[in-house]
Amino acid sequence: MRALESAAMASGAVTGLELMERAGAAVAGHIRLRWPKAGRATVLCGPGNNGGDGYVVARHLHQAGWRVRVLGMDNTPGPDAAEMKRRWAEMGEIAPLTCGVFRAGASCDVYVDAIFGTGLTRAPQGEIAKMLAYMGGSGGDGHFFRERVVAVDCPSGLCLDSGAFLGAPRQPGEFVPHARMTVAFDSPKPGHLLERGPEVCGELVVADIGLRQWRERYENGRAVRPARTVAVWPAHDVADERANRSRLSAACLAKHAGHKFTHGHALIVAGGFGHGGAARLTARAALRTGAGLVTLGPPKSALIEHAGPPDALMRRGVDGAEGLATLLADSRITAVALGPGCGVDRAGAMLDPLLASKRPCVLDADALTALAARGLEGLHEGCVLTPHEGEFARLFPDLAERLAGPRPPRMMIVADYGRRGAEGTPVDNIAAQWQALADYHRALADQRGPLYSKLDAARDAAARCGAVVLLKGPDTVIAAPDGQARIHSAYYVPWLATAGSGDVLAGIITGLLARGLPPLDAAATGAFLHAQAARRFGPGLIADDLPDQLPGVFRDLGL
Ligand SMILES: NC(=O)C1=CN([C@@H]2O[C@H](COP(=O)(O)OP(=O)(O)OC[C@H]3O[C@@H](n4cnc5c(N)ncnc54)[C@H](OP(=O)(O)O)[C@@H]3O)[C@@H](O)[C@H]2O)[C@@H](O)CC1
Ligand SMILES: [K+]
Repeated sequence: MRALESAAMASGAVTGLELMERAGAAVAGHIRLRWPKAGRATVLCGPGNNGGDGYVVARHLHQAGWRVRVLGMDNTPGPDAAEMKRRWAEMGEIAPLTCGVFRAGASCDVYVDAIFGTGLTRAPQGEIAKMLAYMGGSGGDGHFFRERVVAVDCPSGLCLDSGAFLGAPRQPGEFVPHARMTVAFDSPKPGHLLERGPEVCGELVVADIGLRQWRERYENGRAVRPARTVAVWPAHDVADERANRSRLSAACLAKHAGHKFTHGHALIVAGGFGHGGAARLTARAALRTGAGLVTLGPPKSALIEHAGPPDALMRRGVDGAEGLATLLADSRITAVALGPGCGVDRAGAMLDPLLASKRPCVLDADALTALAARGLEGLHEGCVLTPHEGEFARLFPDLAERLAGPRPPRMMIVADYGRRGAEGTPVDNIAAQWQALADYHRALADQRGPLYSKLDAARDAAARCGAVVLLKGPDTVIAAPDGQARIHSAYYVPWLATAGSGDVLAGIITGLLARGLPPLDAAATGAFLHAQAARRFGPGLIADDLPDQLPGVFRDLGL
């Protein structure tokens, strides 16, 4: 974002002051759209340019007839924010930005949070921290504020690189501000989509402040993009159905010509008798994704389990590593899924022949558990690993640890009144426990931004193992070994979290790989199609419903 702003300003086409005016005007405009009747607003302005936007919002609301109260800081902001502050000061007062002053004010229709935006460097402290916690519900009024807070760029304290709050535990529970609406500028940032971002931002509005032509220049030239923001654009891509449509139509157009082998042959390795359901879901999804042929490969002894529909599915017994190696000698098999319902031992035995074949493949579920035990050797650029959080922690324990941040100590207070004070008694234990708790809180308070993010973790994992890593969750991150990454947010499709949903995702990606999509595109487009299928079905979804939604999803995309 900073690089875009600098490029725009260096071109002479726009000044920082104009960008700030557009940003503040956009926020005020969105407030007036949702609260058409002029009411009462409190605007909280921080020390930097986010605060500068706040002074612009105050001015615009005042001019529209709102009764506006501004709380600001007694500091010398940068020139643009200083000018906006001066312009506001000609219209109204600026009260000190403290929790006491904030609480003393009359209740308002809207509270504009313009304290910190992208420039947050450390955990909020003192009065500001108290005020943010109060807005987050520490005073018992959390719901009141959730309905009324409008955040400028983000709720203050949110790290826009990671979606975590600086100074708060990474899991929900602490009092952090939640907005009803967040107005971001130009593009969503990773922190709007990751971790707590979607939960605390409320409705996310991305306002156009006239930077598009500079963004587009960056989109096609990876080399000139600053490394830490690379993910933003592909993330935006994935959120953008048009981008997916063009990618998919390229793949699907091939359907107009050729025979079934032109569209690839996917092999889904299945597990022993009684465990075939997961692999059948995977196979069905690969078929619906348009792979020309799909073969399900259980051990011969379990073939009978798969006698039912779909009839389009081929079955072939695959016994052990040799069985797989023999089958993969057929070069017409263009992609393989290993893991769903496979059993850890069987998946472990299959890993070597599969990786040696260099076939594009999806490694999921039991294959990931086997991989964690075996080691990452032999993975290649055609592999897509699809771990959930727990599997990721088994594969990359150090990255998962870093992502989790400071962990609260386990507290176990032992009351032993009889021996209290004697050496080595639980009294020492209590003191040590309190010390551990104090250390934990200090570690949180000392946090510096940007925090290590899910995006960083997926990228580091992909670079380390040399394969595409799709780290599942409501915020799915897909990263390739060369650093390209995409974010797919399915926060608004909570019913996707259901048994077997991951098996279907593995099948969709395998189908796309079989059809020849590069692994990163197959994984990212797969995540998108998976969520679209769930969105189309709605609540009440079970994994079996997902593959049958795919034709409708393709139709909706105009394919
Ligand atoms: N650039 C543009 O063209 C446009 C930018 N726009 C807007 O600018 C925003 C970014 O502005 P920004 O870079 O000034 O950062 P911002 O979020 O206001 O905060 C930084 C200030 O807070 C301070 N600070 C940090 N942490 C702190 C803490 N814990 N406790 C206390 N202080 C702390 C930090 O000081 P320092 O770290 O140097 O001590 C610095 O003074 C962006 O989100 C968008 O709203 C729009 O107008 C569109 C055009
Ligand atoms: K803010």
